[in-house]
Amino acid sequence: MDKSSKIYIAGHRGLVGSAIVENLKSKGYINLLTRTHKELELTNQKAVESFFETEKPDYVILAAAKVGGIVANNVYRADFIYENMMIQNNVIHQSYKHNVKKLLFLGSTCIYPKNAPQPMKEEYLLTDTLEYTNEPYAIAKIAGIKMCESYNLQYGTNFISVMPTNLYGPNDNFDLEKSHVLPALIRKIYLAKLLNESDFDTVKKNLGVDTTQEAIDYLKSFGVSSNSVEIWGSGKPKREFLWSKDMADACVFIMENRNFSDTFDKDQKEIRNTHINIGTGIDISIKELALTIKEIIGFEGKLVFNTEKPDGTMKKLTDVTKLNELGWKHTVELEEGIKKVYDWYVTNN
Ligand SMILES: NC(=O)C1=CN([C@@H]2O[C@H](COP(=O)(O)OP(=O)(O)OC[C@H]3O[C@@H](n4cnc5c(N)ncnc54)[C@H](OP(=O)(O)O)[C@@H]3O)[C@@H](O)[C@H]2O)C=CC1
Ligand SMILES: C[C@H]1O[C@H](OP(=O)(O)OP(=O)(O)OC[C@H]2O[C@@H](n3cnc4c(=O)[nH]c(N)nc43)[C@H](O)[C@@H]2O)[C@@H](O)[C@@H](O)C1=O
Repeated sequence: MDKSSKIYIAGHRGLVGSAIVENLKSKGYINLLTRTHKELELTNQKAVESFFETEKPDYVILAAAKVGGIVANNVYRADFIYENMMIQNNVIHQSYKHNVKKLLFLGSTCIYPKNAPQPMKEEYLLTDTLEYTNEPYAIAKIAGIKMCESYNLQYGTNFISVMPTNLYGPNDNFDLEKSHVLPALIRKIYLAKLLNESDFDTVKKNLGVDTTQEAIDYLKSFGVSSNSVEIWGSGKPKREFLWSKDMADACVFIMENRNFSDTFDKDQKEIRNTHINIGTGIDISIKELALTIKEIIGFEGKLVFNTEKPDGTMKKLTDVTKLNELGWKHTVELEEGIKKVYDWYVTNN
């Protein structure tokens, strides 16, 4: 990529997209193309076609998707499969039609089987049954990988897929129902601490409600009170977390250094599993995560585990050998990242 190449970052206001824009700017890329969801509905085939026809980007980073935590994935199953398939079909196909030089597709490590051997290597894709709670989302992401591979093989495009582990950082979604575990626990534990300190004005402002009773009732429905916080599931599942700015750096590194033709052996007859895992290779249980967040925030109440809520996959640790061998490694460890994102959250809410 030249510094003046026209690079379209789809989803530039999201957790990952915003970090990618910042990373590209810091490296001197000056011709970044962005559209908000309101300006360009990526599920709309005609709108996406007309955008590519007019703008003709040189490179595309596809960080727009319907994204959410375990409960959102499990409840809004149709939306997750439909919107993700439509977004990626439209963007990948128009990138082919308009001669985009390279595209980066962002998948997720939930593409791997529920009981995959650990750590999970790229070649474990499609070897067994998926985790039920996010099966529709995972199927959409698998279709995206296969779409990139198929266009590359049939049409000679240069579309690369990366499979990130669970991500966190500034501009994340902190919704108590729909978000991922790390932002949800930061917000729940922070609000419990404020309740404990009787700082009701900050609680009301955070929740956008008028009365203290409304705030208390609302938080109670999520198991948050002045002396306890509900954690979904048993606390036993393990997750691996990557700082969003490290994720962005890995994406730009791959855009700068990797082509589809580097991802398979020339003598290979059946070309598959060309995607690349992105993670730290380190995981932690949800209980340990909650205790770390509690310690950082300084909340002294109890953690209550609600086993009526799903655990999801018990373990999904990525094997990052491929990525490390390319010369990239994460830089921000979890505790440091939690402190940064907690500071960001308090400053911005
Ligand atoms: N967060 C995580 O832990 C993980 C994320 N990923 C993947 O990384 C990528 C980025 O995720 P993340 O940054 O967390 O997601 P976010 O939800 O933070 O951001 C998604 C972005 O996509 C845009 N968007 C969503 N739907 C549409 C649509 N129909 N048309 C146009 N724009 C749309 C949103 O635009 P707007 O802001 O304007 O509404 C938003 O900017 C996704 O592919 C996701 O699947 C993979 C593994 C883990
Ligand atoms: C990135 C990944 O994200 C999703 O998968 P997930 O890793 O299971 O997602 P999660 O972050 O929501 O939960 C992780 C664990 O944490 C537990 N947990 C405790 N307490 C809260 C809580 O308060 N909120 C949430 N969300 N989870 C909680 C929760 O019960 C689970 O055991 C995929 O659907 C898919 O989108 C995907 O690819």
